[in-house]
Amino acid sequence: MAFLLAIEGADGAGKATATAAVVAHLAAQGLSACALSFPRYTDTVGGWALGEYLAERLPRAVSPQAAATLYALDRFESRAHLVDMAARHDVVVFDRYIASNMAYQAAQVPDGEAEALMTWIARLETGQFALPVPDLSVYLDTPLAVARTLIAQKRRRSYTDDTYDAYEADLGLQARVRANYAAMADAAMLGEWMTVETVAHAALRPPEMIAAEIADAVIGRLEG
Ligand SMILES: Nc1ncnc2c1ncn2[C@@H]1O[C@H](COP(=O)(O)OP(=O)(O)O)[C@@H](O)[C@H]1O
Ligand SMILES: Cc1cn([C@H]2C[C@H](O)[C@@H](COP(=O)(O)OP(=O)(O)O)O2)c(=O)[nH]c1=O
Repeated sequence: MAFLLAIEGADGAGKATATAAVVAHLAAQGLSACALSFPRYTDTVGGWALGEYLAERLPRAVSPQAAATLYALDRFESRAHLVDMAARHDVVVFDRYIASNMAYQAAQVPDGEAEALMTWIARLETGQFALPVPDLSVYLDTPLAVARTLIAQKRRRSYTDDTYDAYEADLGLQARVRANYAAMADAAMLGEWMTVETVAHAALRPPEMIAAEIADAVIGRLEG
């Protein structure tokens, strides 16, 4: 069974870029690594429904619990693929995983209900849906203003032509998501975390440098 690494963070934090760079860095160190990105918009029923939801094409309001269940369903439908990839590699790098669901859906309920919703999601995904807990989650900490600029540079998405999807357009949501990630990392929810700052001396760090910091942490744990 591979080491399971989850790259987490707000929209535009640089997760896809860091994921690809970590896979390349691990490969250069002789480890077989692969990436798995969630949601899988074009591979699962849950993923397709999520594209419709994020592009605001669903004809009904979607509660945080319903959204959480769709994201969890996308991973449940991907479970056999995930297990197969884990059997064939040393490291699987997730570009978003269960913690995304906890951070984003808990950001959409009143403060007093957030912790209970996080626990409910963790139990649904790791209990009922038997998805593995990651060995290490990385919180990519990117300031909101920088992340806005980076979102605008992203390639076109499969589900929308808009620059910002429904979640990205909501600045209050993005701020609460950041706070939730910081709290989850502090409390080691869903296993061990490390926080990686993507900006240093007022400039974005090169992806290779960010990836080296993350890959070294993985290699340290594999050797230790
Ligand atoms: N460290 C970095 N330095 C410069 N540009 C970056 C960096 N990380 C990401 N980017 C750019 O920012 C945009 C969004 O990055 P991406 O990895 O897709 O973010 P996310 O997956 O978190 O939404 C992309 O155009 C990417 O090339
Ligand atoms: C994977 C996942 C994503 N999300 C949210 C975070 C993002 O705002 C949104 C879309 O994810 P993402 O694929 O990261 O966005 P993009 O297609 O723009 O790269 O879904 C959850 O709420 N729960 C989850 O389990």
